[in-house]
Amino acid sequence: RLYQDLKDLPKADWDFVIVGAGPAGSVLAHRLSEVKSNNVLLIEAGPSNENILEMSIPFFASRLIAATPWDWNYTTIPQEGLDGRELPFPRGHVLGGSSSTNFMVHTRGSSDDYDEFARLTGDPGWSWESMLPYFMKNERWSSFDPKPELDCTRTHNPSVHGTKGKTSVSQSAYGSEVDCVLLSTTEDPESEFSFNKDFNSGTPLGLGWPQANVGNGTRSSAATSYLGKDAMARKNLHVVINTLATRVIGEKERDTLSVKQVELVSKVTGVKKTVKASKELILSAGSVGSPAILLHSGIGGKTLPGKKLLHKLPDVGQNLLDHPMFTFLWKTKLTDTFEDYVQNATRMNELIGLWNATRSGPLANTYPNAIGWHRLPVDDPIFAEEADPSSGDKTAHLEFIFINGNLPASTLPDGNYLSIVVALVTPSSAGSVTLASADPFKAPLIDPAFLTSKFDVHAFRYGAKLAQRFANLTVMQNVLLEPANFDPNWTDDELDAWIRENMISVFHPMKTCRASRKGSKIGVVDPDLKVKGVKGLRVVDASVFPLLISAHTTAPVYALAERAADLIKKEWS
Ligand SMILES: Cc1cc2nc3c(=O)[nH]c(=O)nc-3n(C[C@H](O)[C@H](O)[C@H](O)COP(=O)(O)OP(=O)(O)OC[C@H]3O[C@@H](n4cnc5c(N)ncnc54)[C@H](O)[C@@H]3O)c2cc1C
Repeated sequence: RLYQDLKDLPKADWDFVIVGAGPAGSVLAHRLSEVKSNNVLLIEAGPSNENILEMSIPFFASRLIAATPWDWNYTTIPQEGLDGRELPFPRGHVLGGSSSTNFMVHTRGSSDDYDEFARLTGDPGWSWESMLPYFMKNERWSSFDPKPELDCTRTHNPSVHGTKGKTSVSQSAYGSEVDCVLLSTTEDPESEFSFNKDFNSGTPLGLGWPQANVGNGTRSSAATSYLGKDAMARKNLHVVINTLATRVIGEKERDTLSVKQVELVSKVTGVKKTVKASKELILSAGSVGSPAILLHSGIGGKTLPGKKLLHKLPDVGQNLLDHPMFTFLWKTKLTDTFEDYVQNATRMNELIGLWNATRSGPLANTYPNAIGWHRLPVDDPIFAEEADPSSGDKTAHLEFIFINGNLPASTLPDGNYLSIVVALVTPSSAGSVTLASADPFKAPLIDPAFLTSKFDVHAFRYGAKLAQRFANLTVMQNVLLEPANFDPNWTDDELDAWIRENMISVFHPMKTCRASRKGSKIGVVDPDLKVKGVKGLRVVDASVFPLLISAHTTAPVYALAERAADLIKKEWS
């Protein structure tokens, strides 16, 4: 059942209370309520995802993040590495969390990422081999029906994909001329990307076809899948929206803090209530929300003046890692780019009509046309000065997203464009989430500390040059005109300065409640995701990853939550 307001909740006592209805919280609510005797309450600060066209049409994802009611509308603190710039730091504030507002790119990272997760926590259950079944459990692979004349044989490896899960995964159904051009670069001996049939097989390096959380031409989010009609019809699952969890309430029993309650405030009526979880309270409020709730509860390193520290865990909110990115644009001779409809209102209305009628056409696609994953060479001079931050040889340092148009939609003259987004997926600059005020309605201080390490500056410069070498390949030169937002003749210093001025976040924060080995003094949660030294409280979301996964982070969170649900079910069976 869905409640619009906290005052309508029928009772205050539940077996499991989950805070945050993003990918993690929605998986837990779905799986824990599969057991009929479990009474489950899921709490979400944001509104419903229903009847929002932009949340259903994949191509409109970029309309969801700037100053909307479906986003927390955070900004970072001034970034030292970016000449003091403050950056938007969107996080979904709606049923489904950021999976209702994100760009739907479906990637898992490398097998080394998960083997490193297992090593850092001493729990082989987080290894790639153990996690692959959970990635597959999450997925419902959907077929596609591309325009035959434009299809240069989309590929994937069916043996690593699930077909019975909740989240739809598909490859773009609508082909563009540039697709085949991009893929054919892998046949050029000069290319630094070899062809990768399926970069979600644990070995992502190379260039291949993107996969997306899209089914039947429509966004598949945690709200449309795990909180779909089947789950919402269950008598033992209750979901309350428009409700902020302000703090967990615990009692000290010798060295252990026992947590059973959470304080809630309605964002509609201001009604305040405390609800009880007799089995477990689980925070799934994301990499900003979960550490903020812990800090407001007096669980962390230090408190704000006048506030009591209930339980010392200095790592709460620390170690924030996020992927930075920038976009290089070229003018292109191709004519079927986004600009065909973004710059033409009549054509756009036709395409909205087509999507409404048949869930097809270019609006049924997300943005990437191809994705490449690349490692810096082993003899790169940076490794003489800085340790390699990646989890192993299979892990990419850089991601290249090739897009058939001007994604940032920055003010450029009319025309057709190709974007190459360069993302650093193994940054070594780490920051924090801390409290600005004791008022839980005030935004926390978010500091990703972008580009504050030598490695990050170097790797980005390397990525910028590699993107230009890619554009110089013969097949690319056949379709590209001149660069549109950068100068290939810049010196390294000029290039670095442009990157500082133009980079943004890819919105993939992790590690602010990192997991560590049982008994370890560092970290926030044990390998089973229980908060260290606290009874009755787990954190299950992007914040618990002990490293930043070298990929877009939704699929990793879904898989993590699927395993966490099994751990919790087993403990209470
Ligand atoms: C704009 C954008 C684009 C992205 N693009 C991609 C992409 O293309 N592919 C990809 O794989 N990943 C992408 N991501 C990242 C991905 O969406 C996240 O990694 C993932 O959603 C994290 O899941 P989560 O459950 O940890 O947290 P979230 O999805 O952030 O969910 C947390 C939920 O908790 C709620 N909450 C927070 N605090 C409270 C509180 N105090 N009380 C009650 N509720 C609370 C929030 O409102 C939210 O609904 C993108 C993210 C954004 C923001």
